[in-house]
Amino acid sequence: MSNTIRVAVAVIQRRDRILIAKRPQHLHKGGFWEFPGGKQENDEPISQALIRECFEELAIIPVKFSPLIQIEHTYPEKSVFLDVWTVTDYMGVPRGVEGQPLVWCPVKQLDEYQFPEANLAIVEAIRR
Ligand SMILES: Nc1nc2c([nH]c(=O)n2[C@H]2C[C@H](O)[C@@H](COP(=O)(O)OP(=O)(O)OP(=O)(O)O)O2)c(=O)[nH]1
Ligand SMILES: [Mg+2]
Repeated sequence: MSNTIRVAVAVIQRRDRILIAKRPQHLHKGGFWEFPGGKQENDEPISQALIRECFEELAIIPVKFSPLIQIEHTYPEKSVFLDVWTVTDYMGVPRGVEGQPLVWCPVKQLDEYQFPEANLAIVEAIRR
């Protein structure tokens, strides 16, 4: 699909908790919780997109990360290809640079938050 958006997504893990963020209301899927991340830029390696988005949104720099899962999903408005990475080490202290609320959510409690549809498979992958 030509107009599929490629997105780098960070599942940032500390012990049994995952860092989730609330998407700003004005964006696609605004108000839903998400794993931090964003669109890959032209000619940008996906790992670079992951690092850049973590820095832009959380002011941290991932240093240890590995691929978790890739998901293609079509919403009524657009199609996305989520390239999801587990981040197990990073420099800095995460903060919501864009004012977005952050929660360190225990893996067991991820169901209590409302995520975009495509994220169901991510939550399953985290639990495997
Ligand atoms: N970051 C993120 N995006 C997700 C998740 N699940 C999901 O369906 N998406 C979708 C929503 C958006 O359509 C797209 C990500 O785009 P984005 O709005 O975060 O991109 P960006 O950070 O580059 O934002 P911008 O520069 O365009 O404002 O992927 C998720 O867990 N995290
Ligand atoms: Mg984003």
